[in-house]
Amino acid sequence: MATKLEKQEDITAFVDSIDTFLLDCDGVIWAANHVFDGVQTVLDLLRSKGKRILFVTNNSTKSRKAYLKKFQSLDIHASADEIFGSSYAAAYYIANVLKFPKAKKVYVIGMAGVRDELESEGIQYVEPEEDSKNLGSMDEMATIKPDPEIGAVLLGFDLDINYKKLAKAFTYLHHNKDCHFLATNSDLTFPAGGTVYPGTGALLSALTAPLDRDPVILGKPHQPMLDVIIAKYHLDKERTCMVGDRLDTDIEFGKTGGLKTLLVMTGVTTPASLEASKIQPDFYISSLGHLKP
Ligand SMILES: O=C(O)[C@H](O)[C@H](O)COP(=O)(O)O
Ligand SMILES: [Mg+2]
Repeated sequence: MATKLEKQEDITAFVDSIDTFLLDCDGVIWAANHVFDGVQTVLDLLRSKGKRILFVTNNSTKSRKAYLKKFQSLDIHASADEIFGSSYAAAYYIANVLKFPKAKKVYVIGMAGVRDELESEGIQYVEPEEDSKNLGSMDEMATIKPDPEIGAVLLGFDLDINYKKLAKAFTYLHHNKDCHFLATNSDLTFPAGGTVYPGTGALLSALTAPLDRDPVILGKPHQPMLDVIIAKYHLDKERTCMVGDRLDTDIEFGKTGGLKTLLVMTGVTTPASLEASKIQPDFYISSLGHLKP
């Protein structure tokens, strides 16, 4: 069972035992553009005690550059190389692991974050405005055909997801087993406005349900992102803590990776879902704003 961090001496002892905090964003730092109470103060306090802070988010809607702007606009101190998003993880994987051929294109269901990161890795993708042309009826939909130019389908969060995009992605994957099937993350819910909405995993299920194949998922709880972070910063896993609001992504990510784990209750996990879950963090706390050493 997880230990609740409540008493001042327990919080201080916990903070003293950690050198690096990997912080999830949605549900930990903010919900949309609302920063949770006390977060800026705690981050400044942790930095003043010499702690390293890295932001590790499954939210693919922004590139690292766009996240940096968001942090600045919300008065949260951050630098570009402290930000690891699933859009960057996906672009990095396509470029460096798949060694994606220059002549091929990625078919993207997703937002600017994914496209910007693909661009920074020199990967070609299908422009979104090419998508909906002449697809107003089912007869026109039947003009969607397999396309040998498409070497991968990448799905991330997309506010403008629609049947036409799904039909294209499905067609490329269904008819060409060599076309890579990738997703930035698989969170089933997305926290905002004090409640949750369908997340990227919910959108992904519209493809996985009719297809007989599974995607490679780049974000938490999958380990490639952690491998990159550990290698880049030479982190001591024993003194690194993953802080998140979600058990099946953040906490699972930290536990699989051999890190300490801290759950906050400002996102998708409720006291009842924590009690019912097989995945238990080492510690939990009501909010990051309460982690004042
Ligand atoms: O559906 C999603 O993509 C996720 O709910 C969301 O964006 C996760 O972001 P994180 O909590 O990892 O910052
Ligand atoms: Mg979260």
